[in-house]
Amino acid sequence: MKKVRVEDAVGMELCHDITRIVPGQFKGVLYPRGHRIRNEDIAELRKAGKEHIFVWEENAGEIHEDEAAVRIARAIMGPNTEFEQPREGKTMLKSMAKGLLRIDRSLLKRINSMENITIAARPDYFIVKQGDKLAGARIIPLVIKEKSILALEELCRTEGPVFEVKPYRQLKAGLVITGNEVYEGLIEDKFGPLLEEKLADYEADLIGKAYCPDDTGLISRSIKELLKAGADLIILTGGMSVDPDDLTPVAIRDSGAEVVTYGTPVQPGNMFMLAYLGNTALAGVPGGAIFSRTSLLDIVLPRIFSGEKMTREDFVIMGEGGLCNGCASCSYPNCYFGRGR
Ligand SMILES: Nc1nc2c(c(=O)[nH]1)N[C@H]1C(S)=C(S)[C@@H](COP(=O)(O)OP(=O)(O)OC[C@H]3O[C@@H](n4cnc5c(N)ncnc54)[C@H](O)[C@@H]3O)O[C@H]1N2
Ligand code: MOO
Repeated sequence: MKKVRVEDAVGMELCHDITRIVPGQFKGVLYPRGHRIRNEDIAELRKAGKEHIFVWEENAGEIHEDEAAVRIARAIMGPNTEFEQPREGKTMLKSMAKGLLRIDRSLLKRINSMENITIAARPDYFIVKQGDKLAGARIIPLVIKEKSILALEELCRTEGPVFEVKPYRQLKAGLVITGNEVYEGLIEDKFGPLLEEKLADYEADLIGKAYCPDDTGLISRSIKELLKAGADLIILTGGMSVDPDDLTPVAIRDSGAEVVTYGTPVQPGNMFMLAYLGNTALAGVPGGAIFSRTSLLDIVLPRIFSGEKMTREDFVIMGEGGLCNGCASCSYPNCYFGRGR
């Protein structure tokens, strides 16, 4: 690498993208890598704070930031991810599907511990759409020893990838809305429409919706019917807390399902129950979910639809970040809710 004053650099080629930042207005490439400097560029470069530029000189065993960023992206990317060509030395990994981002967090930590290599990512379990950013990879200097990149590539070959998007599967879902007050028409059902809207977002196949009074036998019968119809997911609402008429957890247990958790360190969602009967997930959703736009259900549904089998540990670690802030304008998943680890 040779350092040359900008005034003396006319006719020479830039060996990296030059960035201009105007606060509140612009951040991007002023001149791209490969641009041949003209007389009229000198003033612009000076305005961007550049007194000198680097002119590329090949050094054995070193590689350029753009090439390094591409090689890092190739090494860390897994199923349903792609990357964009580098800009300003950075490659951006993007999602090719709607689904759940999964990260090998210990591998990411090991890579970020390597000198001069950085990967900034969205958090594990982040809900993404096709085209969403997942992670930006870049080296810190303009060049890096190729052996560092070779070490990273070897690590990912044996233990990678770091990033994967698990697309939502099309599941058969059934609803069991419990509560005498709803069954007898004393109040209008608010759970059914809310859940139908949420399930539509996952393109679920809604195979049945039953209304049940507070009667364990009738709730159990509805569960059996939905199982017989091939439900992958059964959502039961209401009757999840401490009143004598709260019978939904009993009916879920009576079905023979294995309970993963009853009670979670998440609010709203404290009285939530998750159980599995074979591969069918049974979710008991407490009344709080009809009041709050976002609740534990919005953390659990993406995991179920992406094929994750949840464990008690998954819920136990949700306590930190488990208290929804109840913002007037909800920006979930762009917040801390559900990020416990
Ligand atoms: N003393 C305690 N009180 C409460 C506890 C507790 O642990 N100790 N837990 C609280 C939590 S957390 C929740 S959430 C709520 C509700 O739990 P449930 O699932 O048992 O809800 P219900 O009692 O069945 O109903 C509560 C409320 O919501 C209305 N509701 C229910 N389903 C529907 C529906 N489909 N459409 C419209 N409205 C519905 C119901 O009529 C009640 O007004 O308990 C806390 N309290
Ligand atoms: O189970 Mo409740 O949903 O925490 O409000």
